Amino acid sequence: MSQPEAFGRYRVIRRLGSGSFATVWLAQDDLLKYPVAIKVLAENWAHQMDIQHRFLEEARILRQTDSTWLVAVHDVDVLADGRPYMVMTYADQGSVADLIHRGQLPLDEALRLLTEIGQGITVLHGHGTIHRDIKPSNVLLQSSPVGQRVLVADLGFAKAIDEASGFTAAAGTPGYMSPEQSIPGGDLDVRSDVYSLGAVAYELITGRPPSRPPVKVAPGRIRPGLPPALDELILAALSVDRESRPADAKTFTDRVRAIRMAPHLPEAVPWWQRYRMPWQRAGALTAACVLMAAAVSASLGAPGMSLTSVRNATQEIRVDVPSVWAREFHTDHEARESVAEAGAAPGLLAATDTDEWHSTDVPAYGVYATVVPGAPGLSSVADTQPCEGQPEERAISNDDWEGTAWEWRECHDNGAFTSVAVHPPGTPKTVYLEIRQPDYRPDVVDEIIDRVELL
Ligand SMILES: Nc1ncnc2c1ncn2[C@@H]1O[C@H](COP(=O)(O)OP(=O)(O)OP(=O)(O)O)[C@@H](O)[C@H]1O
Repeated sequence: MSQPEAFGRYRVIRRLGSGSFATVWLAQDDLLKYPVAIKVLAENWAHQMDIQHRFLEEARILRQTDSTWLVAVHDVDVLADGRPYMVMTYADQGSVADLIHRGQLPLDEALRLLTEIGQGITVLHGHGTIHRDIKPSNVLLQSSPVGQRVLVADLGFAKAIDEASGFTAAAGTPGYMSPEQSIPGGDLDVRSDVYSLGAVAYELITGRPPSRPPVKVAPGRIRPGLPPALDELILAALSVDRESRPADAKTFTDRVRAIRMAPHLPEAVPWWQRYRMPWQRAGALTAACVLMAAAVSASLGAPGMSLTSVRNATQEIRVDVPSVWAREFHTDHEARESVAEAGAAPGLLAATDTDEWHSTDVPAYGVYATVVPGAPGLSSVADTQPCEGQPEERAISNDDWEGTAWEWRECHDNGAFTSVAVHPPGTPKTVYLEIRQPDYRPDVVDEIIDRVELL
């Protein structure tokens, strides 16, 4: 196929590859000075209405879900010859399939990728869509100035959950698709994707896809020393009987996350690095316009643990957050209800998962900071009830701050939660902080408090 010069305002650079229905090109948006990937429906399919409909449906789902974990579609258009095309985020680091072919992944890295893929599929399920073709080559990788992120792609077979319960044509990729997907007319639900997640998990961990169902060889037999819970989870996801699989992508992903966070993960990296996000999301980059975020070299809690300094102009506060947790930023995150009632303005949040920050049922690690004007009683500012049980109360007193910390060493099995209310001696301004960490480390809490600055 000859290389076109441009699609609309996008100047074509080179062909990235072709699939069964489309060719994907790398192009440059000269206006925004940014590379994009452009997927153009193949000529022989362009006039088939059902294929054209499916192509546009893929673009619509990706546009509507607009998720960090899924390839984003920025635009669609139609060429003069009737071929539709979609303009997507360019994934410049190949696919998870390429990564697997390069050699065995460290277990923690495999579980990180799996968690992120699971989060992408969870978004799709929340949107009412079944992917139906999850496999390593459909999970792309994009670099950012600070690392790499997963983008679930290729929704060419995706189907609305409502429609999938009726007659469904056989579709998917052998080795990754669930047994029910290979039966024409089989009715599908989100558990078909759970099967494929199990197959991707198997390959990420062992380097090879599972056998045809029923899968009998546990990943731990190929890669000895895996946590038994991981073997159990993957074999459960690959069950022929879908009743035995985790109920949906979220259930599967939560279990992967719990395994990854368990204290004795083989080949474990230090506790604070286990949550290392080797990239920061696009959101973090956007937020950089509003926040001054800079890496600070410091040995906090553990040698080599670096900090990211975040500053919120409106809140007039600066906080240093372990870089491993400073994955997403918000400058105006609503305070917890009881804290807002005490007069706290929306605050600064830098965490692994900002959406789930207020839910202590979900693991999220990072720091929340806000300011309460005046000098209200400290216990009325702090949230002293986010977790079950009585917190340990301890006084904070140093040259810059005095106040109290309320600490739960284990909050709903999701790590430690610390609620802090402090003020600079003699100043009628209270700083309220929440610090969530995977393990209880009072030294890390103290360092974070020490480094807070009112600007
Ligand atoms: N957003 C993107 N950024 C970079 N490369 C991409 C992007 N989307 C697709 N590609 C690459 O383009 C090629 C074709 O992708 P496409 O989705 O059309 O088909 P496929 O997944 O390879 O095959 P099939 O659709 O038959 O399963 C693949 O090599 C894919 O990795």
